[in-house]
Amino acid sequence: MKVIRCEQLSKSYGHRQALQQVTCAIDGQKIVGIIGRNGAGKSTLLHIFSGHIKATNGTCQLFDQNPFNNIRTAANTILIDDQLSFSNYLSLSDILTMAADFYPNWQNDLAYRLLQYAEIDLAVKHQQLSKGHRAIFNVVYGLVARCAFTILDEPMNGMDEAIRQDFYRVILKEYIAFPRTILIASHHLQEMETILEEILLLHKGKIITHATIDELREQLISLTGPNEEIDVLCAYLPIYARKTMANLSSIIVDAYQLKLSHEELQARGITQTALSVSDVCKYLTYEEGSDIDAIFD
Ligand SMILES: Nc1ncnc2c1ncn2[C@@H]1O[C@H](COP(=O)(O)OP(=O)(O)OP(=O)(O)O)[C@@H](O)[C@H]1O
Repeated sequence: MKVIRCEQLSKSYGHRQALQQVTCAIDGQKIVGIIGRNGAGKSTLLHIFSGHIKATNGTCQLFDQNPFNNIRTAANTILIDDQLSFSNYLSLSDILTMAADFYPNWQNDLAYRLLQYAEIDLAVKHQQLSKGHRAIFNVVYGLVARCAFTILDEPMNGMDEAIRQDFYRVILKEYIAFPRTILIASHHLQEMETILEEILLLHKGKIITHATIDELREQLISLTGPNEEIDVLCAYLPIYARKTMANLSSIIVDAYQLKLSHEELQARGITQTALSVSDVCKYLTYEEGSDIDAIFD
């Protein structure tokens, strides 16, 4: 099933280019992480996907239609972010009742059970909730609506660590109960990696990579060994980062371009270490001079 397709998508805010010629496709029911550093363009891309804003150039198709101001795609889409707001005349319980009339797949019992678990008082107004409770309410709202295209933009912001762990499980369980396409933009990649199938990595408005979690995990590798041996590798391999301490250096390289076997590396006194998916994303968006320690040197 084609869900989202975009080609040569660009978005400018005045002179600021938030997205530059983004081409990507997401098909089928899966949970995809939208990852990137601050200002990478994640929210902008998600707002274009949801039809809330219009691209400056390029095309975007959601379920084969342009989502911008499109009532048909909007009926199958929900975007949850920290800007979500409701009338101050409504209690949380009123909001749930109204949503049940609006979303055909709405799961009211589940909403009540999850909010009770989080000890959220349904008599209060949305604006009266603490930051963490508001985030919980929003995620619950976004999940129990069971829209075919569900977008969660920084859904866990403000939640404490224990409840974040709970809600990653909630997302996964809800996905299993009612498979759909879920996009999650987050800076907490390490904690949510286990529920993701794919990652779309953005950097400065461009897509750096779109790959499965397993492909990403294998993409980069860390090598540590004597300076002179590492220098030899640096001469022919693109290096993502290098740290030297006394006569030992560590480098991050593309695992697919490293033509040496484990035994050959060992013979040169070089050890290899796998990286976490989160570290791979960090190094793929690493830039020369972006070492915080350099500020203090
Ligand atoms: N309404 C706006 N007006 C002007 N510039 C904007 C607007 N929204 C976003 N931008 C700019 O577009 C760029 C991308 O912003 P965006 O919010 O999409 O990034 P992000 O990856 O979601 O960032 P973060 O992780 O910090 O939330 C940034 O440079 C931002 O300043």
